[in-house]
Amino acid sequence: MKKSRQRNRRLVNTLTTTILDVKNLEFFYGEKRAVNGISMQIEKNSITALIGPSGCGKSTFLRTVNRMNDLIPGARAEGEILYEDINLLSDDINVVALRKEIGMVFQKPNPFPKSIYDNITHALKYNRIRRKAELDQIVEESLTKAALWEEVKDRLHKSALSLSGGQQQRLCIARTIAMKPTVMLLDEPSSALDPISNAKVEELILDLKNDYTIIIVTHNMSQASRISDKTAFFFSGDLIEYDVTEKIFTAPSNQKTEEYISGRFG
Ligand SMILES: Nc1ncnc2c1ncn2[C@@H]1O[C@H](COP(=O)(O)OP(=O)(O)OP(=O)(O)O)[C@@H](O)[C@H]1O
Repeated sequence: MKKSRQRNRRLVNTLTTTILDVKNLEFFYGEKRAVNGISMQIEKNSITALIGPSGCGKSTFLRTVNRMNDLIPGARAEGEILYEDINLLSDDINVVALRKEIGMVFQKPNPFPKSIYDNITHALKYNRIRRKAELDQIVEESLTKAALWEEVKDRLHKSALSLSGGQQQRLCIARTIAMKPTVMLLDEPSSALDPISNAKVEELILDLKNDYTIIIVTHNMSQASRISDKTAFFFSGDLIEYDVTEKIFTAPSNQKTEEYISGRFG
């Protein structure tokens, strides 16, 4: 009896948990439908790569998850994105709270023209965290998790704009981490970086998986295959194939996927 309970516990621990359950998601810019009824489940503490040719709806999908598209006039989403049984597309969602929980990092590093320290603490102060000791601790923790602390600890009050592109992008990741998100949405986070900075950001993303769920849009096939657990191939607003990354890159089920990953279009 005791043994079977132990075995069960081990089984439960190895099973994955869905953190985001996307059901029949459609997204429209006015009359134009950019996402055509996508359903997929995102697993907790995993890295999911979204791949596909330009204009296929990857960024639209990503930005719908934390409602970044809300600001676009005439844009609307249909379907459901369930996060702990709450539909993130509901009208009554507090989008500010949502974006704290589901943070986003963009293609081009976009630090505020402020000090490194202030970049991290800016949003925290809005969230009523004002005690210096607490702010100091969060700054150190976030920069450490973003693998930047050692490089900047002696210049925290210097402008963030004095950092290299790769450092700026890790600062933007640290800024997101400081909000204690559960999910991080990364939209081509290393495509604007030189190869060394790119490698550092990739290494960081792999590390972050222990604490966060990551969804990353990438045009870089080798990056997707190196870092992601699952890969979703989008084409013309459709989700063509979604599977374990190794399967997508070695034995895809769909011919379009095969043609895309082997570079025959896109
Ligand atoms: N603000 C917008 N207004 C109108 N149409 C848009 C807007 N943003 C995107 N689109 C359209 O929606 C479709 C999907 O675009 P999206 O940016 O999601 O594609 P993507 O796969 O991320 O492309 P890329 O890889 O080039 O970034 C495209 O046809 C695009 O032109």
